Amino acid sequence: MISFNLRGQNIGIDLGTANTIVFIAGKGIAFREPSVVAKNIHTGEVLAVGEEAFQMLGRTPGSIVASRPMKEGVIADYDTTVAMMRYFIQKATGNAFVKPYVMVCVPSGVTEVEKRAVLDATRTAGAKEAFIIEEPFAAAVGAGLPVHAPTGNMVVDIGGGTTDVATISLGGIVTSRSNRAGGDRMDEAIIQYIRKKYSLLIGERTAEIIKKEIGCADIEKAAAYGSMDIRGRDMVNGLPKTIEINAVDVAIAIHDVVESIILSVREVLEETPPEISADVIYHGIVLTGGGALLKNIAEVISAEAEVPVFIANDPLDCVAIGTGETLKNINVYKRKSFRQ
Ligand SMILES: Nc1ncnc2c1ncn2[C@@H]1O[C@H](COP(=O)(O)OP(=O)(O)OP(=O)(O)O)[C@@H](O)[C@H]1O
Repeated sequence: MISFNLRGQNIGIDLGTANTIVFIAGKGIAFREPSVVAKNIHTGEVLAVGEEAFQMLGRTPGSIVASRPMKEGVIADYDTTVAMMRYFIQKATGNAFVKPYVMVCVPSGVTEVEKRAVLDATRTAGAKEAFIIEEPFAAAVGAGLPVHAPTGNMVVDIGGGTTDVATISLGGIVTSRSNRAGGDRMDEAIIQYIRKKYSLLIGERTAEIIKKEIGCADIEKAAAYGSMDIRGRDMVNGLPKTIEINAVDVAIAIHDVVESIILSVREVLEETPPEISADVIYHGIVLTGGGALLKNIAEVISAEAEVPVFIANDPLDCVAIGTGETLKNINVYKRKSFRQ
């Protein structure tokens, strides 16, 4: 069985708050699906996982609940996470009886208890053995940074649940911060802002669409991104209503979250040994994760940190690609430090 695993049934899972990406060794990214599970609230039966469950978010009848079992990068609902991982592992192996070795990413700041929960959930979901890699390290590998070289690299991975900031050198993380300010906090901020300013209730999915379409990290530059029509429920009369929202409003709404991300970058830079800081000033910071696609985020971080900032190619895939690269050395991890 082990030799079978070594020939290609090693799986890397970027278990994200918003999306899960599954990487199969030797094949590459196999699929990506939203990290959502729909359950019958009376029986606990899992009705749908991934894309199918995502379509149900905010639209379920009383007997069904569609929810995200991961919050802020860690497991918020253990049993539902196990159900979700079982679905992903079986989809990857194509067979409920094959037990693969699984490498899973966690944010850099998680506690031992949170790590243990991820490992236990992965084994319970069908892994022969589970290993953990820290997200910013995987992101840096996936972004193509020379993580094993004796030179400082800095990566800022802005995900749904967390923003992970780290400097890396000689194959290890030197300084890091995991901030629970990411894309989800921006969505929540947009919901609150629109509720207060326009007395309109909108759902999480609408908020995310607004952020992706006209969200901008810089209030001064936001006017260039125009406006869009959004639909929600009028809080005054309870009826459906359409309003136009402009990009300046959205930039104001998410401003505090952007500031919090910048603060984490500054804190990590302040703690970084001078030789590595010098490398970062020279090579710049690389942004990964879906939040790297927020308009003007690279410019804003660059202006505040006084360091060049670049967006990785395929920022949404970096963590999964980096995890996949790590799978090539899974035999080393089986013997060494990443095994928990
Ligand atoms: N064009 C865009 N502009 C702004 N945000 C975006 C864009 N595209 C995706 N996002 C946001 O990126 C986040 C998802 O990124 P990613 O898939 O890297 O996170 P994750 O791995 O699920 O989360 P985490 O790493 O925190 O567990 C979501 O909040 C999503 O709304």
